[in-house]
Amino acid sequence: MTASEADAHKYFTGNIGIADGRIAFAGADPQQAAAFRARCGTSLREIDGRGKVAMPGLVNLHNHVSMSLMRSYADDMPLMPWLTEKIWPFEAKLDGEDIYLGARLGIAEMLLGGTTTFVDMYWHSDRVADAVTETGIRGVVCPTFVGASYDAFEPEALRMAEKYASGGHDRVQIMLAPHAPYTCPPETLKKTLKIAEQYGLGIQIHISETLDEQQTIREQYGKTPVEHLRDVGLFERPVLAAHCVYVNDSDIEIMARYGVSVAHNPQSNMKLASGIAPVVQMLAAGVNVGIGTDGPSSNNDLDMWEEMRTASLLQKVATADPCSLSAYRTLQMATVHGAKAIGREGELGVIVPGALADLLLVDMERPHLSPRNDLIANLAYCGKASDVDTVFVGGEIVVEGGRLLTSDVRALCREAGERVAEIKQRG
Ligand SMILES: CSC[C@H]1O[C@@H](n2cnc3c(O)ncnc32)[C@H](O)[C@@H]1O
Ligand SMILES: [Zn+2]
Repeated sequence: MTASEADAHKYFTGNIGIADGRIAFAGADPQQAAAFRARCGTSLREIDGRGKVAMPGLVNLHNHVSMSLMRSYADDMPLMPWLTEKIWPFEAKLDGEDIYLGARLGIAEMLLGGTTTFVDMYWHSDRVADAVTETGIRGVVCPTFVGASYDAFEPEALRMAEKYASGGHDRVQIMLAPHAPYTCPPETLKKTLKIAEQYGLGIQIHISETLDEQQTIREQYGKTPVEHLRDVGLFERPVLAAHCVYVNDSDIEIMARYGVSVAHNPQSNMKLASGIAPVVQMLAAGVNVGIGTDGPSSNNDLDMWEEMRTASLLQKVATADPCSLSAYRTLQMATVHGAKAIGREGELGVIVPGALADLLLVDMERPHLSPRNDLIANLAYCGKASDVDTVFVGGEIVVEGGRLLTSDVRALCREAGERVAEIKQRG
């Protein structure tokens, strides 16, 4: 047994009991399990993990899920031309119903692949929240704005905070999402902060994604994006920063000091040729770094297994060190670190008594997962979305035998194809 496999037994076990949406026991011996059975009666669900491995649900830490409608719509371009020439003109034609459909499609893809929580940033966040509620996934939904759209954002943010920040919607969590320092002037960031303080909300924002952004912010404010946002006061709230590709040692020190979490999106950064984030340095400095896919138009899928493997391999190449970003650390980033970034440490991303029962059963009886010399390495380096057999969110089964129980996937695919054809005809 390798060191990583020994550690992994804290998190991965086939012997799990669920009661009231939470883990009742994990890895209990037969006597303990019998005691729980007697105490919980029929409300106890026991998982038969024979031939499978249970692991915590994956946390996709940065997404624009409704951009599933723009999958393979604009490719092989750098970020700014991609946004301004292709994506923003297409998005200008979308209404709430389109965004709801795109969200249901993207969520279907995520659930089937074992993502149980995702953090989103998109227009019509109320419709994304509806899709979360109906499909059974857990979502951090973020009212958002770019520049002048702040005026529409404020009432939406207040409405969403009133509805979802006061409890009673256990699978929908709210954060506020100014798009980026290059699209959101300081006055609007400060107003966003006030709302975040009023409702106790975190903030999600793109930071330092490209070299262009670095230069733009340097010209405008004479600072790095991280310094600029610190000076605006943004880091007084819990912040989830997407990307952080161009951060220097001092930026990293600032992020660590203020407890800024980072969503690392390696495939999107590679596809847009944005660059390679210094993940190893950020982790070494104590920055909490999780993993996201970014939107399905810059990735072009929502597969966290691919993202984990890419994250690990890319850091090995970037640092010329095969020891950097081990299999175990990579799995932690996609689970534990993601949970911490959204303020749910200990509750999500782990299989321990008392945690929410968001977990997967992975079918290990597959050629590419055999033999099991190292379970953790098999999961991080060989696992695929299609290996996910069963998915629980809050103790409810949403995927069983590789089939999504909460949506008609074929109908969803058909509807998305038809809708996109119709959107393209719109003036
Ligand atoms: C204000 S809603 C979100 C906004 O972000 C755009 N977007 C998608 N991917 C990226 C990215 O990698 N960097 C910056 N902005 C991105 C999306 O199209 C929406 O307009
Ligand atoms: Zn993004």
